[in-house]
Amino acid sequence: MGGGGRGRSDPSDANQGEGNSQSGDPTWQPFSTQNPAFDEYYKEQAIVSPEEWDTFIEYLRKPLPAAFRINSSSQFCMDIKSQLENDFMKSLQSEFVGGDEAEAIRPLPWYPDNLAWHSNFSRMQLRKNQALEKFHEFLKLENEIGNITRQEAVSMVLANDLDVQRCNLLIHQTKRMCTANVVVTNHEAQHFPGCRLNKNWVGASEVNGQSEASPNQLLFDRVLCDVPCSGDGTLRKAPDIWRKWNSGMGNGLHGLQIQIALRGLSLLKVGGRMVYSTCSMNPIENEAVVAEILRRREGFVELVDVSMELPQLIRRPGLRKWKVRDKGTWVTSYKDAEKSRRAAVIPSMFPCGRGLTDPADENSERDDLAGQETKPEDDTEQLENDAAPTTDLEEEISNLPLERCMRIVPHDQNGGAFFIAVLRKIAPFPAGMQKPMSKRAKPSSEKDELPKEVPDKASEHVNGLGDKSADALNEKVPEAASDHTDGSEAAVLEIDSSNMHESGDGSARGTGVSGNGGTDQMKAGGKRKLQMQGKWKGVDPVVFFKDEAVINSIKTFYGIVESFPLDGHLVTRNEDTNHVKRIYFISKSVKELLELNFQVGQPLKITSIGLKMFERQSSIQGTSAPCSFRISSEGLPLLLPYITKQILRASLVDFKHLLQYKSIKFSDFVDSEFRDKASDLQPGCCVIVLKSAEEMPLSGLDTADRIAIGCWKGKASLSVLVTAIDCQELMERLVARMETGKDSSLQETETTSDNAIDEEINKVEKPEDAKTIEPAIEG
Ligand SMILES: C[S@@+](CC[C@H](N)C(=O)[O-])C[C@H]1O[C@@H](n2cnc3c(N)ncnc32)[C@H](O)[C@@H]1O
Repeated sequence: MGGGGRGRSDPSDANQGEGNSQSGDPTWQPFSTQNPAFDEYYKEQAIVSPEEWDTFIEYLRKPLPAAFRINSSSQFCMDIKSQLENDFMKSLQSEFVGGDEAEAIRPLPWYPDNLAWHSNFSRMQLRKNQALEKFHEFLKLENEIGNITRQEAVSMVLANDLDVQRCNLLIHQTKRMCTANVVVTNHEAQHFPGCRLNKNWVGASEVNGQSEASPNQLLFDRVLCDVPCSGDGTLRKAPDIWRKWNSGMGNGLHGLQIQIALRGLSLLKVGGRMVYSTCSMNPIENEAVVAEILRRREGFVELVDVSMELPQLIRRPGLRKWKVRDKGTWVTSYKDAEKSRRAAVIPSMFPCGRGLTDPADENSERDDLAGQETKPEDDTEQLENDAAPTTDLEEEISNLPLERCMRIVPHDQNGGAFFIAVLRKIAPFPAGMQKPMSKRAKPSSEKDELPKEVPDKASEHVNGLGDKSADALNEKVPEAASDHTDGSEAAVLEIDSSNMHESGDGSARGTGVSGNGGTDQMKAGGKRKLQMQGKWKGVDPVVFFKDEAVINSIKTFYGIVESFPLDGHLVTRNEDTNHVKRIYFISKSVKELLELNFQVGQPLKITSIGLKMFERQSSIQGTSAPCSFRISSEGLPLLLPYITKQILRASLVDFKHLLQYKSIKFSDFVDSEFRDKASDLQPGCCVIVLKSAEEMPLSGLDTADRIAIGCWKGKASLSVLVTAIDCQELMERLVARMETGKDSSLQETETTSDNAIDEEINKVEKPEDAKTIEPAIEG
């Protein structure tokens, strides 16, 4: 139904891709969802059987249904699941004419605990069909709050990213998890720093006489290489790829994909697993890459058979034979490639990975490819046998167990296409294999593999590559940062406001220059800025926050119990402790990583670390409070069980009024005991917890009981320190719990005087800007 009227929604209505609708523009032309080169390529590669071809193409042309995942760390996880199971599943069914699909929405069978959902409505249908409005509003709000993540069903995974904006997105997503155990970095994955300590180094903990071993190398238990790819598995949500697609896109990325995968394996612990994944269907970006890394790391790495895992996820085995398309012709073997094309078509693209006759040449080609020392190949004899060029086009078949890879195509479960291989490191790599490729050496993907005729148009749409160089991306950071210097909570740019340039008064940006400076002064400011930024352009270095006076004032003010490890776990971006605006809490393992990073000269470009826990109260009135740091909304869930002062329980009616009106005079609270306790709090930040059925001690709060908000205690009133949207969400959840009778105490505490107090409260002046979390603090 794409059109906007009320009516039942049939997925087959929207047979043009997502984004493929008119939206009132008379000049608009639908995207073509055809590309003869695409058809020819994939028919020949036989990624689906000939009988399946029509279904495959039919699904590729349909818009992608919306899928989303419930954030298991959300305090409302169970409420949301129950709303989906008991409310939306039924109400949406009456709006749905399903074609092949029986259900309007359903939990993904392969994902645990009904936490991931598939809807049979495309994003366009959700936007346009009024009957779906309630569900659409629900998805939008819960996504914004962070209770759900709208995501393609096949991509529920995390990684480092070269693109700063993608890093921002990662930070936004991970922030919702409220964990102190996350670091986001911004590196070319193929050059990701190893952070290896000199063998003779004596760890800090040993110097301190502690027995704990410090890590002396950055190695991971699990690595995910979700690599840049041609992205033709996302055709359903990005139909413009139909027009841009050509076989050179995959060929051009093959070399970089190998480099990234090899680097990932170097950073993996022995026994650890690495997932190599793409959202492309192309064997050159998939099986050919996996085959090459197995050849290069033979004896050190194995391909894991995961065919028994997630049995409800419909998938098909990886291919063992495929062909290479170059300049409009099929090449079945490297030796058949035209001589002039041997820079663009390389041996690793073919199933057997064989080069020409001379093993020395072969090895030098491979060295170039990944810039790493290679294991000597043991196929000399075979290579010599292959010396004579063949005239007939013999098919190459890989002898590697590539059927252990998994390929998902769109009609498997009405989703996108994806490729996954799981690799296990079985032995440590010799020293030569550990090094990342030298940055000075021209990457092989530029030097060797990128076919010259790959049109600009093609590289534009390479998933995650585009035409952005690292420097170009880095240049954008300060610009984005300046958008969010006001402390607002616009989440997507969190990285920019909080992690870049914690340089106190902002003058380093040249924004606060006054007096006799003019242009020269600004230039000088600019210079100073570069010096202050440390080695990574646009990102201030992370430093441990060790100011004992400040830490003690925080501990004392909030009565934080000693068992909560603040000491040594706090970091900032500003060495000048007087101007620190935000203090982040880091977990033990992140702390170890950071210590290692310092030991090895800070090679990591860290764009986000840990959990924002404290923020300097910036308003003038705020500085008169005994503690100049408030607890951030993100940090509150973690800290809550450890706070013993400045914390009060409010009845439902008072809690609701706070959410509703944002600022309440003490005299207007319904509960007289709460009124007295609130006015007795010290001025400054405080925490208000909703009273629950069982009056547990605050230190015993569990996740389900953590309905708490940060507030500001002023002279005569309490004001919330929560965004308007979070207030709205909390209100709605509380109302829903009351309606379903899930929490009986909520109904009991509701008083008959509610209407009366509402009238009273309406007289209270409401804060002007409900969007900001800076409170309307009175003096
Ligand atoms: C398929 S996407 C990964 C998406 C990721 N799993 C997520 O959920 O955000 C590939 C990503 O690789 C990034 N990229 C491109 N070239 C890179 C490189 N050389 N090193 C690291 N990341 C790179 C792109 O910016 C893009 O976000």
